[in-house]
Amino acid sequence: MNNARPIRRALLSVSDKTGILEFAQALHAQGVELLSTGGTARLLADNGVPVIEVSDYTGHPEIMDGRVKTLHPKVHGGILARRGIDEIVMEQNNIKPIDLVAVNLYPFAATVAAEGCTLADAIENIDIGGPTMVRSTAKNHKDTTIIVNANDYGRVIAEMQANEGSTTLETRFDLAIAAFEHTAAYDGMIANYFGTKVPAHSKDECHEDSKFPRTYNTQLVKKQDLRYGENSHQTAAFYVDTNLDEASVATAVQLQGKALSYNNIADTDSALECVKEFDEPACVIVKHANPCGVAIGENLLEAYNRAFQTDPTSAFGGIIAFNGELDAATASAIVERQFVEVIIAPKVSQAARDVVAAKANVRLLECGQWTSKTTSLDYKRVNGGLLLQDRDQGMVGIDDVKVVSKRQPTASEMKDLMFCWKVAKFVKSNAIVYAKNSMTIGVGAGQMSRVYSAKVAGIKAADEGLEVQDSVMASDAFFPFRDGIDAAAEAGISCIIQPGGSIRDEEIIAAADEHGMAMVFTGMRHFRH
Ligand SMILES: NC(=O)c1ncn([C@@H]2O[C@H](COP(=O)(O)O)[C@@H](O)[C@H]2O)c1NC=O
Repeated sequence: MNNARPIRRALLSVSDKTGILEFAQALHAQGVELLSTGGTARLLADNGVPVIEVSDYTGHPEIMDGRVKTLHPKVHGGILARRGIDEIVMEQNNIKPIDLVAVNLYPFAATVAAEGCTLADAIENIDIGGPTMVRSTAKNHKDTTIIVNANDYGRVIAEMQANEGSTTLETRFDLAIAAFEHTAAYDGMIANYFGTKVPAHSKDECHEDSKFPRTYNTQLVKKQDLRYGENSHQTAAFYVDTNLDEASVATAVQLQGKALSYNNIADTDSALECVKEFDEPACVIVKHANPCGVAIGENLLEAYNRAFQTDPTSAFGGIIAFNGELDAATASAIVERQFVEVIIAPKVSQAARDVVAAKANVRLLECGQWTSKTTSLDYKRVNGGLLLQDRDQGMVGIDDVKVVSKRQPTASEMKDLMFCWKVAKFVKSNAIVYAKNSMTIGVGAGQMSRVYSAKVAGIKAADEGLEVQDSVMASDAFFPFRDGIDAAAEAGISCIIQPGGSIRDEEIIAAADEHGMAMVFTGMRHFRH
């Protein structure tokens, strides 16, 4: 192995001391000389591991409360020296080669996330010497080994044990990539923090100016390469935010089936986020990012059977999401009845897995139970830019809505209105949804005028033989004209839920009253583009 590099001297300097003692002991057992900064050195020495303090090695004390500890030519020369080229310079400057560096940085993220963090606290938690060593070592990975993650201690020790105390170039290169990713994320966090602030000149503080920083720095990690993008002539990959652990398509585990495609992932996200809105057993079937059938049932099987009934034509090749454990009966109903691309549920029983296994291509995903809603931002790509906004986590409850019509909705109509409203939130604008008995009757999505979305919902219901009479209707935004209300009445709609807020609201309420309809205002719009 001519690319193997023996580890004879290591520098350990870590804020998070998890596993460092065991790592140091293992290095020592392999005859490695250890250098270390104040706190880390103390921990090792207290536990009987021979260690040289960096300040003793450099002949320079740590100064300015640790602001300067390792920023010294004897440290960086020892790391950056090109083996086989810089030996004379090293000798002239009394520099010893440092072959391995293990560093983790001051906890900037945890510091700024803590209640009451001041600008001064944040500044003191910007690590300078650590990232400098990380970058030096990663740059010189041809000869040196960098570790920024305690999970890699064991791997390096194992490799040294197997290779007479050396690491391989493959490992050093891989660790160097991890190191540059780590410093990029760290500096990104710092830039985001400062990029949202303006200084207060009167005191050592600053104020939040905007939650959106001057530059938006984020790190997404590649989860998988995809066979192609939205279309087969586009290449694609799936990147995920590893800081979020909320159950999502990003965290889901694929239990079986063909590899997920770009469109599968996008549609699964739509289906899963929609089904999360419901507390009772629910099923959402999505085609091309729109729900084509949503229903609640006594159990998931009933929910699926009813959701399928909305639009069996569109459900063919759909993506199906559940909000409870997928059982064998529901899984059988799906695979026996229809071609399905993806099934996702928080949990999948073994019996359900066995059922789906008969259809080897079906992608079966388990995402875990969600507890809270994510606070992550929502992105939308445009050519040359990115739109950022808060995720639409708004949802009104029965107590938040206002009945504006003369007629009050009955209790069961109100239940349907709330159900229908939740579905409308996940239908592309202009969104019109018809529903009855907690089941969608017709979905009109993505039309350029609201009245046409209503027409589409009616056509779909008629084509699938569903009775619109006495259904409720949800509209994701207000009605600009009364024609939408008149058309709904004509179709047999008994109640409407919509945000309200049009300059013609009075006219629209009067139209509802004329038709004897109940109308409810939510005061909240749910455009989805
Ligand atoms: N200033 C320096 O020269 C310096 N060198 C290393 N550090 C950091 O000091 C920490 C370890 O300190 P200690 O071993 O004293 O607990 C590590 O997070 C390391 O990244 C430094 N601290 C901050 O920049």
